[in-house]
Amino acid sequence: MKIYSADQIYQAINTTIEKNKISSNELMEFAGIQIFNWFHTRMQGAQVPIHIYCGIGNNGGSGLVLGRQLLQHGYNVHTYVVNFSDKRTKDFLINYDRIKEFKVWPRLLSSGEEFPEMNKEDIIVDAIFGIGLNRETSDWVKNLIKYINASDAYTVSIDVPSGLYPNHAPEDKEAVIESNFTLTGQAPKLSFFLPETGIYMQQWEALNFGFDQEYLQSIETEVELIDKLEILPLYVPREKYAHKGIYGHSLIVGGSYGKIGAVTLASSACLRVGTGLITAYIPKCGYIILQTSLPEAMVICDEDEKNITKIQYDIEPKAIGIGIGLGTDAATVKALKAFLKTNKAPLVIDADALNILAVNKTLLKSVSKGSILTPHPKELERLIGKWTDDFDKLEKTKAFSKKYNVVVIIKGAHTITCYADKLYINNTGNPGMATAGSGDVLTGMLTGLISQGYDSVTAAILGVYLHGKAGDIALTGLGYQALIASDIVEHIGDAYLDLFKKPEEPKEAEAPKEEPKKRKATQVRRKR
Ligand SMILES: NC(=O)C1=CN([C@@H]2O[C@H](COP(=O)(O)OP(=O)(O)OC[C@H]3O[C@@H](n4cnc5c(N)ncnc54)[C@H](OP(=O)(O)O)[C@@H]3O)[C@@H](O)[C@H]2O)[C@H](O)CC1
Ligand SMILES: [K+]
Repeated sequence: MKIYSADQIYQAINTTIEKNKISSNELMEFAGIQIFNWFHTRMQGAQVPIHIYCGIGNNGGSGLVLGRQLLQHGYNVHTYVVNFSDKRTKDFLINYDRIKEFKVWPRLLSSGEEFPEMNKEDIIVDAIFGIGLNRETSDWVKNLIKYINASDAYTVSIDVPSGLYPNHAPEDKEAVIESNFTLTGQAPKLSFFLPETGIYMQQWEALNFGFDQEYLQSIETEVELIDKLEILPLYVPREKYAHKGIYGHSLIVGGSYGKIGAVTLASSACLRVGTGLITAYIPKCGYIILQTSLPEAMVICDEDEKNITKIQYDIEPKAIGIGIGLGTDAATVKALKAFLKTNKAPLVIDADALNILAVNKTLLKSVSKGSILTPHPKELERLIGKWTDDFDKLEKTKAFSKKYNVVVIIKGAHTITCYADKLYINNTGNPGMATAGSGDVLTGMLTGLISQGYDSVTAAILGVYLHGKAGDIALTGLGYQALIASDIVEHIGDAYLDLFKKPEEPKEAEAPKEEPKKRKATQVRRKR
């Protein structure tokens, strides 16, 4: 799914208006009706008080359309205009006049006003700011946002939780609406998936706001949300007359005394993801362990008992996973330096190999073409330096990826694969996977996918997806706390099989039973 920038959304709105010869208010009406339908399907006439907070722009305008539709269908609606600026957009004004036909005028809230009474059982609609927020809000608006959050009432945000910027983190972390459900226009926004901004929302759903589909499909977006639909075209099925040679020989280089398990996890994950052959390059102390725990893996040992001191082998690996459990012993650093100077095979560089690169940045130039780096945020900071916020982190990572021509996988709740100017946001995985060895498993899977012939960007997107999906399937019957890295390995096969499961038919929302009588404007009385 394409994730559009604010400018692209505005462009889509203008294109839709020009191309379909409609007014922006007709577009806003259409969007407002989609939002109304979402409520109506779920509320079916329930008289729960609904408090709609409308900004003075088009986010607010959409809120007023919703308010009028709800009033028309007999809902218990209170609308407020959050008067944070004396400007008014044209479409706001049109809908402000139209809702006044109901004699229930929106209450104007300005600084110093008493905030409306609300109960925790009420419903709040946040239509204060959408993607147009472009500067810090004044204190009284911040207080209103904090007041809304403190109400604990179920809060639905239109388009984005108010207080979130499209391209940087909020200055005041308290002054953002905590949204239970965000109804966003056409597609989710980048802020929904970043650690600093995704925390303000629980669920989101993209509604069709009527933007021109042809235009939306035609534009290249920098960011893409990756789910099963995007993965299916990337997966290459196996031919019938296959033999292990065509699925490549993977090499996993890592381990040190007491950390051999990392290599076992990576090697088994590499096999499970489908590599043809696998060799583990480890210090001598791991020989018996590996040969016993993973008979499918071949082993080459370093001459040293406890650490990797010289990386030398007589095989031709198609891909090499390096760094897991490696340690940063001086001899290991020396070995990695020498290895990088001569190696040509694509690498998956993880854990201590990343930390060694971070301390010896000149080595980055010798990283082979088509390599993937898999830092968690701390390791990333050692590589690219400090960032001001998650958006800046992505800018710096893109620059790093371009400078060294490497794929960078930023691990996190929504793992992001970055290559040059493209960002692929993963949508599988769960908090149970923040467990020892989960990264080792991913390294093994990425290595095994490159060995099978996937290019490094595809291997990264597919590997991250399968890793998360395996973790999601493993979760059933385990729960977050009990999930361990080996469970992820065991469910890699299920993640592949899940690719071909028919997605459950989305439950058709039942049409509301009795259509509450449409009341004429004059019938709705202003609440005493
Ligand atoms: N037909 C359509 O246009 C549709 C629009 N949709 C919804 O519209 C919003 C985007 O609307 P927009 O009016 O561009 O912006 P917002 O409503 O998000 O913000 C209101 C304006 O407020 C000003 N602003 C921004 N930050 C502040 C601040 N901190 N303090 C005061 N004022 C602020 C800014 O205008 P300026 O000229 O003052 O800069 C904003 O424009 C979108 O999110 C959708 O919800 C629908 O998609 C339907 C179709
Ligand atoms: K909003």
